[in-house]
Formats: sequence, C-alpha cells, structure tokens
Amino acid sequence: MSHEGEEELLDYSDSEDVAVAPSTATANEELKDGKDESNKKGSYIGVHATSFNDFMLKAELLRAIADCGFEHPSEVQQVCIPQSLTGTDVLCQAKSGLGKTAVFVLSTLNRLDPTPGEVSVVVICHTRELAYQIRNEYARFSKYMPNVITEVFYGGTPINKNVEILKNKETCPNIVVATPGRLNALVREKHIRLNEVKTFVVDECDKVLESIHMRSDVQEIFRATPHEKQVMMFSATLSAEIRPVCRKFMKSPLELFIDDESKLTLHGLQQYYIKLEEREKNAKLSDLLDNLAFNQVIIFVKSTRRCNELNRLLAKCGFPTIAVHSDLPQEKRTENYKLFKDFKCRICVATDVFGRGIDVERINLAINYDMPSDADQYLHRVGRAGRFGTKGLSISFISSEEDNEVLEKIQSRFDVKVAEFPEEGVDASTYMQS
Ligand SMILES: Nc1ncnc2c1ncn2[C@@H]1O[C@H](COP(=O)(O)OP(=O)(O)OP(=O)(O)O)[C@@H](O)[C@H]1O
Repeated sequence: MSHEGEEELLDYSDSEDVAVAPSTATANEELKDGKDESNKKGSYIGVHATSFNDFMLKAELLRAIADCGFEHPSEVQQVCIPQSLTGTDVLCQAKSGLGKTAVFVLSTLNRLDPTPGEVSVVVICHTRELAYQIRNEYARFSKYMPNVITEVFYGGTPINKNVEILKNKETCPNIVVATPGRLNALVREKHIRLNEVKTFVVDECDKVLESIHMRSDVQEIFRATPHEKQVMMFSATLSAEIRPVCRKFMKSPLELFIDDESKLTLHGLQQYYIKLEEREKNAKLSDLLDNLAFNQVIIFVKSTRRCNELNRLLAKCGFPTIAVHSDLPQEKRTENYKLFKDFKCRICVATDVFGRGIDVERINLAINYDMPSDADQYLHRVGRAGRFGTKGLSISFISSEEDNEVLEKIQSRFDVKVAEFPEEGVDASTYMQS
C-alpha cells in the first residue's frame, strides 16, 4: 500500500478527542486490597457490584452467559460493556485473562440484527488460533441466537472454501473473525462485501498495528467498510507510541485504560527467574517438569527451530508434548491447539504464536525457556497462566546479559518483583487451584 494511501486513511479521524478515562481507582484499590479474595473462577474479587442482568442484554445472551457459568462481570466488563453497547468507539487496555473477549463478543451480539447474506461485524486478530478461539466464543454466546452466523477465515487453509461460504446467502456470516492477510485477500478479490459492517474490532491491537504488513492489511479492510461504524480495539498492553495509531481508526473513542502499566501484573501469578547457562537449560527444564506439580504448562522458545528441537528432546525424555509454531501445516497447528485446549496434552512448547490471547483454562505454569525480547511480550506470555483471577506460576530462564536487561525492564515497568526461584522449589498449594 502506498504511503499516500495510508495518510489518506489516517486523516479519517485525525481530530483528537479528549479521552474519557473512567474513574476506576476505587475498583483497582478494591482489587489490590481484597482480603477475602476468592480464587474460584468466575468470582473475581471486587466485581460483585454489578450483575450481567444490569447490562440489559438480550434474554438469549443472558441464558448463554449463565450456561457458561459466568457469575459476575469482571472489572473490564463492568466498565466496557455498557459503553460498547451504546455504539461508542472503544480503545481498551486491561490485564490478561480478565475477559476482554466477552466485552466485544457480548456487545456485538447484543447490537446485532442479523440480515442473511450481510456481514455486520468484523473482528481482526493476529494469529489463526486466536481467530479460531474467538469464533468459538461467538459460538458459545450465540447458541440461543440461531439466526446468527459466525465464520472464521485465516491463512493456511484453502481460500476457495471461504469463497463458497461467502457466495451462499444461507452460509454467509453476519460475524467474521479473521486474520488480516486472509481477510484482505477476500476483500481485494471482492469475495466479501463489507459495506454493511456496523462494528469493526481489532483484538491484540498493538500487535496487529505494530507490524507494518498487518497494519496495511487492516487499513485496506477498514477502507472497504462504511464510514459510519463502531470501532473497538483491545489489548493488555498499549504503549504510548501505539495509542495514536489506534486512535487514527476511531472517532471520539472512549479510552479505557483499566489498569495503568504498573498494575498490569496478575495478582494470582507468582513469578520467578532462574539464572543458568544456555547449556544447562534442558536439564533444568526436565528437572522442573519432573518436580513441579502443574495442570498444564506452556514453554516458550524464541524460534520455530528451537521449538521443534525442544519438543523432540522432551518426547525422547518421556514427556508427552506438543509443539505449536508458525511453520507447522495449518491443520496440524489447529489439531495441536485443540489437543492442548481440551486437556488431551499437558505440555506445550510454543513460539510467540501462542504468546498472546490464547486462553487455556488449565495452564497454571508458564516457562520462558528463552526470554522474550521485550517486557510487553513477557507480560502477555506469563498471562497464559493464572487466567481469570486463578493462580499460576511463571519461571523465566535468564542466560545472557540481554535476558537480564529484559528482566530489569519488566520489574521497573510493571512494578513487579520477579524473585529468584528458591532452591527448595515452591509449595504447590500456593499456585495450584484447591
Ligand atoms: N465474567 C466472567 N466470569 C467467569 N469467567 C469469565 C468471565 N469473563 C471471561 N471469563 C473467562 O476468563 C477467561 C479469560 O478471558 P479472555 O480470554 O477474554 O481474556 P483477555 O482479557 O482477552 O486476555 P488476554 O489479554 O490474555 O487475551 C476465559 O476463559 C473466559 O471464558
């Protein structure tokens, strides 16, 4: 895409609107100081003031919410759902694992009046597994809305199948969840019409917009949608640099920074590091897997090659593992995602493809076999453990000066103390759900 084209788009809503920052200090304090903290999923502390009934959602949605076992809206849901239901543009930053997905899934479903053959909602995210997961969230919440059709489109699968689905009025989705490249290919070839879109959502928006390729795809898709629409963007991390980029897509956005940076650390998550030599990593990992209690563990490495190698090595040592990285054929990727999500496998070795957004309820241990290269990515990765106020443990291997620098940045930026992993280990009852 030409630079000129980009500027054209960026002019779209350039007039800066004053952000309305909600006063969430009280709730935050309550969260921090909550004495009678219950770690039961669905009982996140400090959220009892409101119930889902207060949002005046459609009865079909309330029924589905009850079926999912959601008892109370989390803080981000309390603040964002009423706003997004009014059709306001929303830019939202809130901690990992506290239910940002349900904010846009519920509000778009509530506002949707499905017309056969018309796409009303577009949701864009950065990985195929996340797109698949979000589609499943739509399926869960729309189970009593038989007229609503949701589809997921992502690369690595035959595009003809997508085209067939879109051609047929009976199967054409009202809600499209997609990765940017595939959706843009469908737009460019005029296989999908987005001129009736009412809501445009970007999840993990900082990641999507920081990559120049994804960003230009998003811009092209955006231009195929009507001028008048709601735009919502979400992430756990939104740096000062990326915020203006997000705002370019929005009109008078309501900016909800639920947690300021220093509070982005998950309270139920214990974080440790282990200093060691590169060559000691395998023995240490094997030792941890042998001696630590965990339900499911995700082990992050920095490259697909290392992912394959570590996966092979662990299998050789008798650990049943799966690997997930971008070089796997898509079918295998989806298959492995499902195996892990369905608790058929307890150990997953992954690259950053799984570093954000992926929601696997039973992960309570995250290991950085290789440290990420920046503090934000660390926060996303370790946020795979301890979802929705549950407990968890993270351990990071520090084997170089660069790793050390990242560790220091994490501690200063997020105001968190990452302690050295104690020699005697950690008492399992402090990070396992009772
Ligand atoms: N009100 C609720 N009550 C109980 N569970 C909930 C509620 N809202 C969301 N959850 C569950 O919490 C988990 C985490 O939610 P979700 O994946 O939307 O988090 P997120 O904020 O998008 O995190 P990330 O930043 O890591 O992507 C999911 O399993 C979801 O089903």
